[in-house]
Amino acid sequence: MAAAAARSQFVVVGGGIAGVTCAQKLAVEFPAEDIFLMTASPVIKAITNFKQVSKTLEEFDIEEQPSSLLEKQYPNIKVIQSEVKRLKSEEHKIFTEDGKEYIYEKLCLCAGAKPKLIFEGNPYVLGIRDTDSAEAFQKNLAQAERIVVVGNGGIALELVYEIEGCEVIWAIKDKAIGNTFFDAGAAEFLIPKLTAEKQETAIACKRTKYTVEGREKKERPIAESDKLGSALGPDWHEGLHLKGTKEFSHKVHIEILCEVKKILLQQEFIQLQRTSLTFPKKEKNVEPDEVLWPIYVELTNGKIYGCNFIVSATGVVPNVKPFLDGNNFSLGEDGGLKVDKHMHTSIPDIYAAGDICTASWEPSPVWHQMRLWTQARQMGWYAAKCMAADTLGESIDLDFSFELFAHVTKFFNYKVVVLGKYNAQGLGLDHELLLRCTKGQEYVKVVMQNGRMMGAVLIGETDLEETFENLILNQMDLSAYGEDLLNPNIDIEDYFD
Ligand SMILES: Cc1cc2nc3c(=O)[nH]c(=O)nc-3n(C[C@H](O)[C@H](O)[C@H](O)COP(=O)(O)OP(=O)(O)OC[C@H]3O[C@@H](n4cnc5c(N)ncnc54)[C@H](O)[C@@H]3O)c2cc1C
Ligand SMILES: NC(=O)C1=CN([C@@H]2O[C@H](COP(=O)(O)OP(=O)(O)OC[C@H]3O[C@@H](n4cnc5c(N)ncnc54)[C@H](OP(=O)(O)O)[C@@H]3O)[C@@H](O)[C@H]2O)C=CC1
Repeated sequence: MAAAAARSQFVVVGGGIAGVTCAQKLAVEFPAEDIFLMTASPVIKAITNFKQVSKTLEEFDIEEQPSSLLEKQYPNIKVIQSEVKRLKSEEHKIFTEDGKEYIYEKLCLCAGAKPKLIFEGNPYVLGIRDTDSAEAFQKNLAQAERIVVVGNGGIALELVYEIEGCEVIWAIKDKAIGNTFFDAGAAEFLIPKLTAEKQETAIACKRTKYTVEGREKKERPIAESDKLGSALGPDWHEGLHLKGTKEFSHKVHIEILCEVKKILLQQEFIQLQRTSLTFPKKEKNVEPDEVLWPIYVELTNGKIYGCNFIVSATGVVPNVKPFLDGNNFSLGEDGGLKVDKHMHTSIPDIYAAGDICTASWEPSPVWHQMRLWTQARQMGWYAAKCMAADTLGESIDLDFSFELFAHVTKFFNYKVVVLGKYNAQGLGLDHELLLRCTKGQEYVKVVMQNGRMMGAVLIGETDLEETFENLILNQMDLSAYGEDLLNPNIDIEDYFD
């Protein structure tokens, strides 16, 4: 006879930041209930040293921990380490890889996302998502002389700066680097850092910090390589030695306005060279190759580069397949589970948070979703609050953290703060930009619309984030200040605080 299904009022799927935060909050709200946290990975991600540094900017450390530690800290959380294979939402049932069944009253799906790889399945194309894929990347890099990085977002920006001793061909679709965070002006400000020798000391910066519990002690449980691990986060590369076989620091060549058309094996490349009369010419500033490479990348601009392997840093796709197949979830354009302003999916009693979901409520004019560590935490926490409110029949307002988009991070060893509609996203042509830039030191851009501040990019130690956060939140009419808003001789902080 099959074992009876275990029951819990609250089940959370996913041991990343969204799932763990959700389970923790539920455990505190309902101390008499068992909270089931199901995860495919043997380790969970936990936030430590959380600090609210301003109204919307937050600072915390991340630790990869054994699940036993979470159960010790929260005795009513039961971690079930088994991949969820199937959901039968009409029966409120979950089926795990180890053959067990679980019945939930309320379920929160926090299964994250996975890299959206170009040429998926090609063994020379690597993605970076979790600790295991990062370690696999490091191992390959240690043998490499040249790699091609494709993509222009967060991971690519971090990689091209961090990699040493290996030539990098960076292929981007856009005209300027870092399209997900910057405009061409900010990109121009950052570029010299790619050609300079790398500074040894990292700047102190208010940002989240990623640590792996026990990495130094070599105690971290090793996830099986086909298991779905949690996403890495800030400073993920700190513990890794990202070095190729050469002795130089940076050697980055950027190919703009192109994508990868084809990947050729060495044999295919040789064949192409023999047969093609119109064989594409090499880029002038790339050394003629004396060696044969394991793989060749043909770009849409006609150039071909040989390399050891390719990193596809081309975004993520929410983890909804295959375990949610057969349920009729409404999906967003990006493939995420659509959630309303109470983190409900389209199926009763099922909530979602973090990278797996697509925020589908009418957002504040200065907030948008981005798949980031901070939003995973905020959504996990708020989803638990919504589950609690629904259970207790209470009403709940959208959390304040969704009032303003705020992200603090570090690129090219600069502190970077992005606020609101920092790239004038969705503002059309009806906006103006104010700029202040001191080469090598700071880059400040604000986005104004009808005299109101709608967004800002702050690179360097500007100390302007709290003031600008307030100005965006209170939508004060700043028309009278004109360009003086960024006048370095005016102490703007005293003015507006
Ligand atoms: C290299 C890298 C660098 C990054 N850097 C930053 C940064 O500097 N700042 C920032 O804000 N964000 C950064 N991010 C993004 C950030 O890491 C993610 O947005 C965030 O971690 C998402 O959290 P999550 O809990 O939604 O998903 P995840 O962390 O992906 O967790 C998903 C969890 O679900 C589990 N799971 C998946 N499928 C199943 C299943 N079928 N059954 C059971 N369990 C399942 C997984 O094992 C995992 O535990 C980075 C991401 C990467 C990859
Ligand atoms: N410091 C931080 O805050 C960091 C955050 N992250 C987060 O981790 C997640 C994964 O990072 P990442 O993979 O860099 O994803 P991102 O979404 O940040 O960037 C993906 C990039 O790849 C481009 N792209 C998409 N498809 C193709 C294609 N077929 N060919 C060429 N380029 C393509 C995108 O262009 P387009 O936008 O035009 O589609 C975009 O420039 C993201 O959510 C990111 O925000 C990661 C690292 C650091």
